[in-house]
Amino acid sequence: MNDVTFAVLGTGGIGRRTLEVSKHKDGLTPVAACDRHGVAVDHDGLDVDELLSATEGNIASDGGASAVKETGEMKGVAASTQAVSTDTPIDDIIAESDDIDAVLIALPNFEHDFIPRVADRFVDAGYSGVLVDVLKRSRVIGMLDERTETFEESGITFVCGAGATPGFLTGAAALAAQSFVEVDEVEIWWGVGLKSGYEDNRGTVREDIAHLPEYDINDAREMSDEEIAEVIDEHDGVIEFNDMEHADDVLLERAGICDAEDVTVGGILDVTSDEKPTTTTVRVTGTTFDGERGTNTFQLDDNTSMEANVNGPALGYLKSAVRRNRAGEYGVFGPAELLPQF
Ligand SMILES: NC(=O)c1ccc[n+]([C@@H]2O[C@H](COP(=O)([O-])OP(=O)(O)OC[C@H]3O[C@@H](n4cnc5c(N)ncnc54)[C@H](O)[C@@H]3O)[C@@H](O)[C@H]2O)c1
Repeated sequence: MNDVTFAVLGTGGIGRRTLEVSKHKDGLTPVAACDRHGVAVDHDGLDVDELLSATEGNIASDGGASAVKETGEMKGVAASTQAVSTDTPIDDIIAESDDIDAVLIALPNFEHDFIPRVADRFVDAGYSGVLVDVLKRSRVIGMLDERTETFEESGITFVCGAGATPGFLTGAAALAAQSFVEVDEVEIWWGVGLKSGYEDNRGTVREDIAHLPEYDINDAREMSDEEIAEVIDEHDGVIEFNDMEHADDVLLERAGICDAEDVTVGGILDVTSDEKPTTTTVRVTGTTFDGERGTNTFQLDDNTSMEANVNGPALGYLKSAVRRNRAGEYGVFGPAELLPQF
């Protein structure tokens, strides 16, 4: 495959690591990156090391007012010598998008339709290329599906839910399901230890709180940093999530693997330790063609970080999507559709 140029929308806890991981993937050249306040574009390739060191401890994150780590004169990406301050960061990247093969969207999801609306802006500007997101919520997939025809007409290949879960683990479930002719149940159970990484990932932690039964995304968006800290303290820094609205369910259903209602997602987040509180595991239970019932299990090593498990797969799916886009395949794809079919 020829070289792929790509942009990252949102250089918070995830997006900064996207840039870093891309240095280790063949043929990927980051040419644009933005956060809320700044944009960096260089069609010959961004200097990722400079950009990361300029933004170290200085992320324009959505983790709440005082969690926005903005030091010095310039905020976030704008602190890089390659960047400029802007009030219209996404539009600035869209203006350059004729020369960008793929866009990885690592923006927050405090409004369910935010990412679909960002996609609309690319469509309106006549973009034809790849869009990839790492969103979590099941309901957003439907909003993207509604845009399938528009994406097809525009020449856009959109891969949705391409982070860790959904994303990596959805793909693992799709592979594990191949032993079976009938899948009864998919159980996804994740563990994240986020002590030293907590500052960088406040945005994700805030969004996760919206998955607790007592809260929703409006609460998570409006809560003060102190209120978020109180929730974490109430759980002694270790929060267990059950029956999460994670799009693994609808993504496995749209790939024909099982019904969405047969998929459960839960996990444990520990902000007091870098050790994972539990091993991330995918269990797929089904029946083989010759009548045997079994459970295939996929586990992540406890030493692999959340950032590694989001960004490696997200960039891997991005490369698969570019291949499809160049072959003229457009529309909306979930991670399971980029793997062996059921
Ligand atoms: N699928 C998964 O496995 C998985 C795992 C972790 C995180 N995520 C998702 O990744 C997303 C990013 O998480 P994070 O921890 O990096 O969040 P974050 O708050 O640290 O970063 C968000 C970034 O987006 C930028 N941003 C926000 N609004 C913007 C706008 N209007 N224009 C331009 N830039 C804007 C912010 O400045 C920041 O750089 C979240 O939605 C989270 O749910 C998914």
